[in-house]
Amino acid sequence: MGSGGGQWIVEKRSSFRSEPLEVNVSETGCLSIVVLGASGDLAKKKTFPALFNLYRQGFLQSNEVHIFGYARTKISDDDLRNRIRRKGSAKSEEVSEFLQLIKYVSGSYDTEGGFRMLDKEISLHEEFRNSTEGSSRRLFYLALPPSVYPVVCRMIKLCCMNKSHLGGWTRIVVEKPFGKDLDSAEKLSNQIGELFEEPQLYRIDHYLGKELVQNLLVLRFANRFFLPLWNRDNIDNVQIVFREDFGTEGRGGYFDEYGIIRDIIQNHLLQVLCLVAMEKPVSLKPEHIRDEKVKVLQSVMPIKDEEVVLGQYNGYRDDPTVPDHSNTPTFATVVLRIHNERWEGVPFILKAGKALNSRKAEIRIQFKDVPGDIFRCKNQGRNEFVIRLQPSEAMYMKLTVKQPGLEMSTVQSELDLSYGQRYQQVTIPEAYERLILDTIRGDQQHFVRRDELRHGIYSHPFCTGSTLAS
Ligand SMILES: NC(=O)C1=CN([C@@H]2O[C@H](COP(=O)(O)OP(=O)(O)OC[C@H]3O[C@@H](n4cnc5c(N)ncnc54)[C@H](OP(=O)(O)O)[C@@H]3O)[C@@H](O)[C@H]2O)C=CC1
Ligand SMILES: O=C1O[C@H](COP(=O)(O)O)[C@@H](O)[C@H](O)[C@H]1O
Repeated sequence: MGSGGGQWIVEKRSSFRSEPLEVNVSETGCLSIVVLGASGDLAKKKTFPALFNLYRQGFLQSNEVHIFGYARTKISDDDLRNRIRRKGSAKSEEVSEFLQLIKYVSGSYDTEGGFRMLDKEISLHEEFRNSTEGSSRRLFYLALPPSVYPVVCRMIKLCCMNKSHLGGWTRIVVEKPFGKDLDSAEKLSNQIGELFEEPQLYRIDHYLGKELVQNLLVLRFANRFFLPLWNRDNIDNVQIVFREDFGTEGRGGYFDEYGIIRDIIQNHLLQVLCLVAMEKPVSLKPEHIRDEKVKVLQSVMPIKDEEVVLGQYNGYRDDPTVPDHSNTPTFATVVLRIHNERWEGVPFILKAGKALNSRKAEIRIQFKDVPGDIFRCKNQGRNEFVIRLQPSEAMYMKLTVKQPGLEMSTVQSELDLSYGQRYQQVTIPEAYERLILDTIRGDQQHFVRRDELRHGIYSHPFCTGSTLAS
């Protein structure tokens, strides 16, 4: 209930899934998904497999969806299908049916010809589906280097917008990196923002689609026992760690320009930090959640040089796409400090590295020592709550217990919730699968808002301190 003009009015409480932000949006009807940069690495490894998984689970219906690949490379529909086809467990009829939904259009990114052709193909599909009865939905996924985003967005706006006024929509998905520093990010945001409204833009950060990242708000705000502990009185430090056991793998050209801080820390790890540190949002509406994330980012202090460690793995410069004298870091540790009532004095240690000895992403919440240590068990280790994002999703709590037996001695043990054991029948969806579904449903909760991006870059040396001292 709320009061309006002296009168009480009754408002319906919002449902768990947030309402779409655009007006008159359609959730059904003809859907065209366009993957721009269809010949590339991301499209092959992530975008098309995610679309396939959505298809086989029934989220994309063959009687309403059509998928278009667009790029400059001159290949046929079948060439693209063969690139995408992967040997695996999926039933081959399902794969073949899915591949038949894909059409390839070749064209440049900066001239109208290719986009007019693309529009013609999409319109043909819409007419075939008789979409005027309902609406037509056009989703453009930019699996492209950010340098071409502005021109591609201009071409989409000029040539390929949804033409139905009956509740259809046009949405744009853009991949990170959203610029290189504050100026370039703002410039990019302005260029795209002049063409599309914020509710049409989906800045994807695939870490926001990972199961245990999505679980963070539930864990924190639906469990009584975390509420009183989650603060500077009890937590000593928070570590958010990303390790990969492989190097640049053919992406050296891209990576060398950006480095590990821009590739991983400024986006994936910073997003995780926001979810760990934010206050409880008013509701689960995307705007409420993103408002709280922005407040965290605004409270982050400028990073001190002495709290940054950079490194480069041996052999990085052997990659033929990496310049011989590159001083781009492939490893970084950065300490962030949040200047607010909850977190003053608690270091948030963000670590990321490529070509390390294992692949892991986890959040470690380390608690303070128990005051008055009557068991003299301090040396055995602190209480720690670990959320392992990958591989093998798990949460476990390290705690001190009595060593079973006649003696009164203590030992560290674990309360363990390993998803592989606990949820044996459940297949955890891929991050991209979930996020693409959100874009179709119009749910921006797990996407980066423009001001989040700005505050995530502003005043941090993510832009300047990103090369090793030569
Ligand atoms: N690959 C990955 O694992 C991840 C990628 N990303 C992001 O996704 C986006 C796409 O990445 P990825 O697929 O690896 O990139 P690619 O380098 O594979 O590029 C994708 C396609 O874009 C076209 N292209 C490449 N370079 C240029 C250029 N300079 N100008 C115009 N077109 C170009 C090429 O298609 P054609 O020549 O046929 O037109 C290419 O096939 C990037 O923003 C990247 O940062 C994000 C997370 C992970
Ligand atoms: O965005 C990126 O992420 C991948 C790591 O993703 P993950 O889901 O496998 O953890 C990283 O390899 C790549 O360099 C980076 O651009």
